[in-house]
Amino acid sequence: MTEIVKVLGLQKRFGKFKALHDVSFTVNAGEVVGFIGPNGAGKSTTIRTLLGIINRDAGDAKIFGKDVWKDSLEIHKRISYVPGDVALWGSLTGGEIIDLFMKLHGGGDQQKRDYLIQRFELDPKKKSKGYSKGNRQKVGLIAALSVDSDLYIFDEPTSGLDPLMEAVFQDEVETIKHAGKAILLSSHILSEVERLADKVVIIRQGKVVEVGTLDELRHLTRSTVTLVTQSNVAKMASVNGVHDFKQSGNQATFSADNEFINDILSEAAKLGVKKFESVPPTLEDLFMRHYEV
Ligand SMILES: Nc1ncnc2c1ncn2[C@@H]1O[C@H](COP(=O)(O)OP(=O)(O)OP(=O)(O)O)[C@@H](O)[C@H]1O
Repeated sequence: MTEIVKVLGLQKRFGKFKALHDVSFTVNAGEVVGFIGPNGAGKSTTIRTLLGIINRDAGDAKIFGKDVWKDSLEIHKRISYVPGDVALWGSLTGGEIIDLFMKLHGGGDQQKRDYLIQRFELDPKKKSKGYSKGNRQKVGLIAALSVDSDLYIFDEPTSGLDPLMEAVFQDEVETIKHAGKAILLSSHILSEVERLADKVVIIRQGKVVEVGTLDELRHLTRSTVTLVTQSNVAKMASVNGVHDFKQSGNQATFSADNEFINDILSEAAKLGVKKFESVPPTLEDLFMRHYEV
């Protein structure tokens, strides 16, 4: 596995305020890493550090094995970045801006550009000052996806896009992922992260609190079980690993610890199972686990 981004113990202070306490994660080639956390958690500060816009106070941050601060010019030749609020030159058309971005990056694929303009349904002839927020995002996304980068950094890339266009973005991310590119995706749209991310990094108050695949993270949280049995289901309430037990007739719903699922199943079997449905936690459930007060 080729390590594209490696961040270790990143720290950043703005005056007296410490925005990053301890941020560590990696992004490998062919991998989408979802970077999630509430407002002010430090996502953009981490990304701006990776882009060499601000320098860290401590820790290590490398892209392609090079230092993000010292070697930023070299690194930039091989990365695409789309912020959550793409700023454009108002007097240029969307098409001209896409071409300019592509030239600045050293070329790009004209066919891909035209294809993406069509897929994102952008009118490239309109002056960008007339574009809505969503259309400005499309310009940034089309430019970023039309050039051949090894790392794509997206910071809230779909803010302002409608669900259809969000789906187009997600398809395109899957395409570049399968082409072996590395993708760091910061997003508040957890369903988007859930669909795309191989690995999730959860940040809170400048510290990474969880890193892992969705399956690994799911394992930490209880599943929701609906059970219908032939005999009285009430006995299930006292089985190890069963929580929040609710009964209605012979149907029970409860949350179940994953490590006890075997015991739960065998106890349920003794009562004659008519229905057993287990729903794993969504990314939103996992996320809320860290933020519920
Ligand atoms: N230049 C700066 N000067 C002072 N404080 C800053 C600066 N940039 C960021 N911060 C602070 O650092 C913290 C982290 O901000 P950051 O923008 O990284 O959060 P975020 O996770 O991207 O949040 P959001 O989801 O709202 O974009 C915030 O408390 C923010 O106010």
